Amino acid sequence: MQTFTIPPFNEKAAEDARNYIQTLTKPPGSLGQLEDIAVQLAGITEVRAPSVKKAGVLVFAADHGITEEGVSAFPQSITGQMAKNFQHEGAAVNAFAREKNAAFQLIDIGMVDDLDTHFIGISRKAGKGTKNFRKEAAMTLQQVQAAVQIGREEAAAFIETNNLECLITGEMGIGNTTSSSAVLAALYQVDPAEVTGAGTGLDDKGIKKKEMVIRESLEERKPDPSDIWNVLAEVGGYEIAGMTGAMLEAAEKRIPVIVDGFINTTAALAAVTMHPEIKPYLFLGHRSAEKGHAFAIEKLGLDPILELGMRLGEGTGALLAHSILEASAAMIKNMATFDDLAGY
Ligand SMILES: Cc1cc2ncn([C@H]3O[C@H](COP(=O)(O)O)[C@@H](O)[C@H]3O)c2cc1C
Ligand SMILES: O=C(O)c1cccnc1
Repeated sequence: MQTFTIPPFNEKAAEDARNYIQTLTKPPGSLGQLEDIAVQLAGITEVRAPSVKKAGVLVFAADHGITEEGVSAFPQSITGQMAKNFQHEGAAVNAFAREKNAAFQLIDIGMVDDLDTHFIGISRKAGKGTKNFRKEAAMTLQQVQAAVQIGREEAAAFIETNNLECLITGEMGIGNTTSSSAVLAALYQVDPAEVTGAGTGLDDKGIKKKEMVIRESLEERKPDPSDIWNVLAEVGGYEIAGMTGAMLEAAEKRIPVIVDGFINTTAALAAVTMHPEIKPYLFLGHRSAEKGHAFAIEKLGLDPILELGMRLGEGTGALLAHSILEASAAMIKNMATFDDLAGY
């Protein structure tokens, strides 16, 4: 089992930033959540006014055997097609990344299809799609460990190559909302109905069926709620484990992480379960419209930065929220203090 050494959040640097913000030329507290973000960034980076400009999105793509049970509004083959779309930089996350000058990388961590070798993207399969967890464990423990390790290594390389100051993980994998709901239901011992939603667009009948598939699978698989590795092996996904490893790696390097929607938050909860010390390194980019996200957000205990009715994944909501982190950093770096004002 991999262990990560996450350095302690620097409370003193955070306190210093909190006090400094009090001296800025505005009514105390008037920039709301932006002030809290700036304080958190100082504690993460140990710098009062850090730059977070250089952001990057690392998208992990993988397939899910559970799609055989008819739990997604889209067929499994869309994962591979969308991977090619990412390679041609035509997906929503690419459109936003280009606009914001953010770095982008795609990792095939467990797709059935292969990437096109002529374009961006790295092939590092820990398997060729998970097994159908209604019938057998999604992955072996070794495969989960491999996926976490791949996430860790690829995040380290991505951060270093692009000198990143902020990491966003994203995912693509038809069926991965079913896997995420199953992970949450298993980990927190709740009925799947509490954490299961429409995903890409199931109707009410489809959602009921999805809940039933998860319920029956959990009765069959019996993941051990006290063992996150076992939960991930039984009902998780390669891209979920990859994102978990990537988030933990960023925290090891004192790089802030912006968590995206439902699947991403599930990966973040897996990371927090493994290493609770990661928590202060995480920001929650947005509140997804996916039903189970409210439950996951409550478990994570973070305030979403944006609420735009989005339910896409890919890292899109987190990437948009990065602009708010930049605004927080600009506030503490560029604003005058009341002392400055006295000298004008
Ligand atoms: C064209 C397309 C692009 C996407 N980009 C992200 N997702 C999102 O939808 C999938 C999860 O939903 P479900 O569990 O219902 O299959 C994931 O791939 C997620 O990233 C997409 C889905 C589709 C169809
Ligand atoms: O919130 C998400 O990340 C999400 C929701 C539905 C489908 N895909 C992703």
